[in-house]
Amino acid sequence: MSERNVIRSIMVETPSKPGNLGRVATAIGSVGGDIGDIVTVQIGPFTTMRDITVHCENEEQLHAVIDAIQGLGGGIRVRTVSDDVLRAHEGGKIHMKSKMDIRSLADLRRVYTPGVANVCRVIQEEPEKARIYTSIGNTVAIVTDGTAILGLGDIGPVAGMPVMEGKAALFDRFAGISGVPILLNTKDPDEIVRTVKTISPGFGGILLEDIGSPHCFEVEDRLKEELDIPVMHDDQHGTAVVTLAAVISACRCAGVDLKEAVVGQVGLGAAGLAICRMFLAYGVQRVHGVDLNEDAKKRLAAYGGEPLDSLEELMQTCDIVISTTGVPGLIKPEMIREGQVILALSNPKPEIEPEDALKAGAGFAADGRSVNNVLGFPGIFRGVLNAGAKRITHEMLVAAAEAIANCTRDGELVPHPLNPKVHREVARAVEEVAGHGL
Ligand SMILES: NC(=O)c1ccc[n+]([C@@H]2O[C@H](COP(=O)([O-])OP(=O)(O)OC[C@H]3O[C@@H](n4cnc5c(N)ncnc54)[C@H](O)[C@@H]3O)[C@@H](O)[C@H]2O)c1
Ligand SMILES: O=C(O)C[C@H](O)C(=O)O
Ligand SMILES: [Mg+2]
Repeated sequence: MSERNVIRSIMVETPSKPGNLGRVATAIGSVGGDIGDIVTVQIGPFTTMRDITVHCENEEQLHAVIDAIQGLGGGIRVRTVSDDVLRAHEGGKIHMKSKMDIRSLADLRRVYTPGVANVCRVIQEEPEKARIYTSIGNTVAIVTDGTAILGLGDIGPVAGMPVMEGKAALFDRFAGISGVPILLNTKDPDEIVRTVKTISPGFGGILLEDIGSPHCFEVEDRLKEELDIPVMHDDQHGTAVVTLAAVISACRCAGVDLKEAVVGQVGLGAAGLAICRMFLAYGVQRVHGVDLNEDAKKRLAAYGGEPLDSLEELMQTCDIVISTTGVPGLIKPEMIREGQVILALSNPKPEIEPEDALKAGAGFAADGRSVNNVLGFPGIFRGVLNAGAKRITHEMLVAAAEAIANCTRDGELVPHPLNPKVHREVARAVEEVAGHGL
């Protein structure tokens, strides 16, 4: 099924007689609308109100759905149309909460003054006890400068906040970690590094998110060097881990030796270059790449990859093609070779829809909704925080990728992110490798 990014709640009033809901459903389906949840809001003696969630491919289809319902007549009416996703974001998605109940004066004295002063002294005397007596060891800063928010580009840190809150929600849900969004009003690498270092005492780790290339490379390298807590740029290494996992699964399924396969990367920015580096370090012999930017191609060459001149040449040459350009529809069906693995990972829209790639002959195809770094970053940080590790190493990332691949069912490329096992297994694998290094 093609992508349905327009999701709306349509409040429909019908006369309270059997058969009317069926007529509404048929009208929606007749113009291609896809029905999600149906909630009956009110049943009266004469009329019934239902909130129907409808998924559409575009705004035109949404208008056609509304017209089709209105056109039914016989007292059937559209009352309101609202944007469910926008509504779900009202007030934001996250909230800092106290773990302690404060009901009595004794509680107050324990949580706050004067009791808290002694805890401060304990930490002053033995700073490592902050790991025991504060939340620092379980808190990760989610830092962005807003320069590469998904594939939307440089839209600024405040417009990127819904993504950062989303990452915080995922940290909580999948790893029990408190993620705190930090929005930086600067794109200057020196200032980013200085600011992150200045706030770092309050955090057990730093997740860099949606920071554009090439400055993301310098920012991450310097922070890793200068801080003694784990730092990871999610769009680089979280993505590389999940991509490697998907490709391991595809190769297992097809009985192909990954190290002998020819890999092609379209877009050599934050995600793309890290994916190439991951494959090269994993032992893949031939890794090609294309980018509009010559410097990006030079960076690939410096890591041992082979830049090519055009997308067409890459599509002709490679068995496995991964794209992270942020350009929807860049890969045309006629470019696909029979049996190719196509991972079109740009969000919110891929370079080619997986079903179009499969129709055009791809052996395996997926987009950035399923092959997504949500499968990696929560468990990776859980693992390093559990181990008290100061760095995230290549060996830990490979262990995470293999753990994800081992949780994948036959015939699929990656596990479902709602499967709690995958986050547990990633954390376990990373903690084990981290433990060896301590
Ligand atoms: N699925 C996931 O988990 C995941 C993770 C990270 C990033 N992404 C997606 O990848 C995309 C890129 O993210 P990023 O952080 O690497 O951004 P980025 O800006 O660092 O990199 C994008 C690169 O693509 C290149 N590019 C643009 N148009 C091109 C074209 N027509 N042909 C070749 N190269 C082209 C740019 O020159 C740049 O080097 C975004 O859409 C993002 O949503 C997905
Ligand atoms: O946020 C996502 O869905 C994945 C990734 O971090 C991206 O930037 O696209
Ligand atoms: Mg991102």
